[in-house]
This record gives sequence, C-alpha cells and structure tokens, in this order.
Amino acid sequence: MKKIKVGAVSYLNTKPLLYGIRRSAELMEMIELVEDYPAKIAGMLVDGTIDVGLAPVAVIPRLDEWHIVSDYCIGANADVASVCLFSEVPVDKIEKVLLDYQSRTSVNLCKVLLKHYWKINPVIEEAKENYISEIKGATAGVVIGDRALNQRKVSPYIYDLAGSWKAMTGLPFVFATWIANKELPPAFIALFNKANGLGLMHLDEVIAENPYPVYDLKTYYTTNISYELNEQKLKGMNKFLEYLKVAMPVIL
Ligand SMILES: C=C(O[C@@H]1C=C(C(=O)O)C=C[C@H]1O)C(=O)O
Repeated sequence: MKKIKVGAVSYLNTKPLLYGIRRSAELMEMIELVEDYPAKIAGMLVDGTIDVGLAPVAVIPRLDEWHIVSDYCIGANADVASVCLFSEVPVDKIEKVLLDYQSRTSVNLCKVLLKHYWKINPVIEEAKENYISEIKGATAGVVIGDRALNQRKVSPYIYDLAGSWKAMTGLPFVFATWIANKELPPAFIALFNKANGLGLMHLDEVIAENPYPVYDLKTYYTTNISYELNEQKLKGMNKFLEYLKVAMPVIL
C-alpha cells in the first residue's frame, strides 16, 4: 500500500502530538513522517509533497482542496508564549517589524494586530535567516517556536500575539492544525486522531524525553498551548480567515 506522507512541525509544541504517533506500530507502517518548520510544511502541502500536514491555517486560502482531519491543533486560549512581537521599545515607538520566515500564520496575525489592535503602521519586512540579531532599537520582530521561547530572555518588550488576539476578539487562536489536501481513508484518520491524543495524557513522559532548560514545558503544554480543536477555536480560526480575505496577506 502507498504510504501516506505526513508533515509535522519540528518545534517543541508538536512533541505531545508526535508522542503517540511514533508509538503506534500500525500507524508508522502506514505513514512516512517528515518534520520541518511551518512555512516549509505549508509549501509541501500546497505542492503535494505531503498528503497531510500540521499546517499553518493561513495556508488554507491557497489550497484547492482541504480537510481538517483531527480534533487537535496548535492553538491558544490566551498567551501562547512562543509567538510574540519582540522589541526593545514600546509598541507605539516601533518603526519596523521583521517577519519570521519560518511562519505563515503568525506573520499574518501580526499584520492584522498592527492594523486593528495596536493601530500602527510600521514598515514591514519579510526576514531572512539570522534576522533575530537585527531586532534592536526601533526594529521589532515576530519570532515563533523554540527560538521565541529563547528570545523571551533577550527582549525587554514582549507582545504575545495570541494574548493580543484574545484581547481584541475575545476568541482563542489556532496557529496550525492537521490539514489534508485530499480525501484520506477513514481508518487512517481514526487511528491518527487517537494517536495524537496519547501524548497529552502522558505529558510528564513527553517532557522527560525533551529536556529544555529555557522554558517550563509543563506550563507551555498545559497553560500556553491549547491542543483541543473545539467550537470556540474554530470560531477564532474562521474569524482570522475572514481578516485574511480583506487584509493583503503577506507571503502566502
Ligand atoms: C504556537 C506556535 O504555532 C506555530 C505557528 C505557525 C505559524 O506562524 O505559521 C505554524 C505552526 C505552529 O507551530 C509556535 O510555533 O510557537
């Protein structure tokens, strides 16, 4: 049987979801698993290199066909900690914003927030690798993932994008969820969904497998990231997709 190609985000936030996938021999027989940063997963889902990916939701408008195949996501009900606008100056003094090349959702979320929440109009630049050292003076930057957890120790001003979205809309935010670009067998979907949930019931083991001195992973996995894709999250996701229709999306 042809293997189903699965693309997962290579950050710490995905480890609880991968825990059960890796432990299911039946599932591992059925799939080929690749891991990369979110912008790469988005590209692979669009060009068909993968069949299903933990994809940034901002890629949805670029897909001819898409199906959410799981009850799990990388979401947040309030501060997410790992997706922030980092700055040396308060937000009203920011002149330029560098956008993380690894992101597709958060960079667009930042654009929405700059316009509708902070109501400022700085120069926006799509950043290249190694841009984080350029976050200084009036130049701020969006950083996501593990590098953002690290940047929390560096930047004096930290604006959490999920927390800001919640303050603006009253809704949770969904950064990424399992999206397929074609119909997949229901038997696979059921197995895959169940495997995703296993690590969330074994967070202490997940944390033991991924020692990380920079940020408390128990807090990250239980208070910051919210993995259940429920009604409220879908509401938040749809509201964000509405904003994307009217805002000029960056790097989509
Ligand atoms: C919360 C996060 O969400 C991520 C942010 C994404 C994006 O901005 O495109 C995509 C996938 C998620 O893993 C994070 O990586 O810190």
